[in-house]
Amino acid sequence: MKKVELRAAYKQKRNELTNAEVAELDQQIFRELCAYDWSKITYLHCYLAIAKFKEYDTMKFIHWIWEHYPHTQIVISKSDFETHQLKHYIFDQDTQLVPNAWGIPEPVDAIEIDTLKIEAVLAPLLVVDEFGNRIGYGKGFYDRFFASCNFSVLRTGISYFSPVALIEDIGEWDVPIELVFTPGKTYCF
Ligand SMILES: Nc1nc2c(c(=O)[nH]1)N(C=O)[C@@H](CNc1ccc(C(=O)N[C@@H](CCC(=O)O)C(=O)O)cc1)CN2
Ligand SMILES: Nc1ncnc2c1ncn2[C@@H]1O[C@H](COP(=O)(O)OP(=O)(O)OP(=O)(O)O)[C@@H](O)[C@H]1O
Repeated sequence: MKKVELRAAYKQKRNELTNAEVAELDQQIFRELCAYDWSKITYLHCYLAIAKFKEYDTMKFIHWIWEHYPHTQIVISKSDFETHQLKHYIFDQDTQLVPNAWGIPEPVDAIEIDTLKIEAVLAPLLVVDEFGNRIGYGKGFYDRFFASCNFSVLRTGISYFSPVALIEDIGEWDVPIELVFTPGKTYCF
């Protein structure tokens, strides 16, 4: 299938999940995230969920990282919807968050950090294919972000759904992810 069809289908699938299903799937994803060995990562970039889109909420996992990997710094972003670029900031227990116009929580008065310092990224996505190609909301924020990262960055993502066989219309700008955490299973591409 093509990106537009998959984007529409998986937005709908996610919207149709009941609160009870989301609660169960969230627990399973959390278990997968906690089973991964993050010990070598000092700067871990995490998205913060857009609640109205029913994205997996990373906040419980971020608190878990603060507790279990105290040397790890969580990095979050502010989005520029004119250039479709992200700027990155340290997120700690004192950081104040305010939702932007698209409902994405963003830091206030945080310390900006260089993209090249980021060692691992946990990206939002709707679905991936069996090659790790991801579908997001179609503005290319994460493709631009990955293109500007250190070559050794670990690209991961979270999805409520198993990978589809193939996204037919991959662009030359698309940067695949290496790992996806899904309920009950972590896929490595
Ligand atoms: N939590 C989170 N942060 C993220 C992303 C994401 O997918 N999730 N992005 C990943 O790249 C970027 C933001 N991308 C976005 C792209 C479009 C819309 C949006 O609201 N689009 C339409 C409505 C679409 C719909 O209703 O389904 C709009 O502009 O009205 C929001 C965020 C950067 N930060
Ligand atoms: N590195 C880049 N430089 C310039 N333009 C880019 C780059 N990466 C992506 N784009 C543009 O952004 C758009 C991204 O479309 P695509 O459908 O791949 O987005 P997506 O991966 O679903 O979105 P997101 O990354 O925001 O979740 C394309 O039109 C593409 O031309």
